[in-house]
Amino acid sequence: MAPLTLAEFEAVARERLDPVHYDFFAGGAGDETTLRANRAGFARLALLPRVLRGNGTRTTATTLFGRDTELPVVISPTAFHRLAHPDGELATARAAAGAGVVLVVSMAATTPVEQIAAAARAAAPERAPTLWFQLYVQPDLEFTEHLVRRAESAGCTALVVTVDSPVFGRRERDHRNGFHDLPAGLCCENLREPGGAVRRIEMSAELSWAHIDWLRQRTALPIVLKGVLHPEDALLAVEHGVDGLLVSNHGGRQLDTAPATVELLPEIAAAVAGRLPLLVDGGVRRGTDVVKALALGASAVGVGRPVLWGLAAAGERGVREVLALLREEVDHTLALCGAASPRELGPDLVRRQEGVC
Ligand SMILES: Cc1cc2nc3c(=O)[nH]c(=O)nc-3n(C[C@H](O)[C@H](O)[C@H](O)COP(=O)(O)O)c2cc1C
Ligand SMILES: CC(C)CC(=O)C(=O)O
Repeated sequence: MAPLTLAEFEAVARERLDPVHYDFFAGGAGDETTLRANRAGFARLALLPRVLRGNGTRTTATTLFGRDTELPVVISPTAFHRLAHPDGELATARAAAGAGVVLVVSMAATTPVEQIAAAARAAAPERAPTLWFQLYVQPDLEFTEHLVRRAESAGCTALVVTVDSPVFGRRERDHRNGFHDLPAGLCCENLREPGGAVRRIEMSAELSWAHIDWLRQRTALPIVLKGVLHPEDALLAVEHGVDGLLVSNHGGRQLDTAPATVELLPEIAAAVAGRLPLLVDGGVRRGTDVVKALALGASAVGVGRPVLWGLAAAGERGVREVLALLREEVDHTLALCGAASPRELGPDLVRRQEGVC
């Protein structure tokens, strides 16, 4: 039977994947405390529904940076889709475009951004699919600028700059499994030099707000900072002229014991006070999770692993089904909460329940 939930997609994917690759996708840093906390954070929140709201006509659609999207869900950037399925990022892009959902292309994609964009356009020519590009600012700024130009030329409409990785997280499953490199034939195609050589992604603890200022001066695209967790950093982001925040702990893969993202959302929303749109990712597995995050101030949520599970289970069709399930669940939850659209959700619909997880 077809998987009925995102959790069931994970079970199917797990059966299909090489266990080493499953561990790379599923795993987190250290004791995986943050990985678990992301789910527990959502479980601790209850939804308090309104009744008799006449919300028979509903929409899950919204706008992000001036562009329409069918769902307040974006596909968070994840590396190495061709480890999950031979069609890799092309399959993900087609499914996202068909569903009218934003795909954030990882800088560590195993397919060049130009080909991903072409696949998305061909899959949904009528609706100009939305792609954003995720960037790890490289110490070689000339190369970083070259990547930004590639993303712009490919038609990406926002840059998602990941700032939670001054060093690489300690992923102990990968250490145990000896997984340090992509298998022969696969590489990070966006890091290919004009001459053909492929660079390695460099994490740099030298990065500072000056790099964000540098980037701000070099692109007109909206800049979304991914991995901001501290409310003071959210305020600095406003000062430095970024356009949005993706509140993220990298799916528990960077600093272990960082808090669950959904728990931080109210504090960050209070700090930015509507000056920037907020997105949040980490542990979103149900339509109810999406609705909780929106109620607490997010404009949209990101999903990482569930898309990889759909891709591993059944390629493009699997990703389509994962997105369709989320859409159905979001609509169903809106119906039961008495809301006609994501815009009608507010913090009054959420209660924190101590001791539940
Ligand atoms: C296998 C894997 C690869 C990832 N690769 C990237 C990446 O290349 N760039 C990035 O900014 N975040 C990356 N992330 C983090 C995701 O963008 C996202 O923050 C996280 O997966 C959200 O949590 P979730 O998987 O529980 O939905 C990766 C996550 C996973 C699981
Ligand atoms: C290859 C890595 C840079 C991708 C990543 O961010 C991750 O695995 O979490």
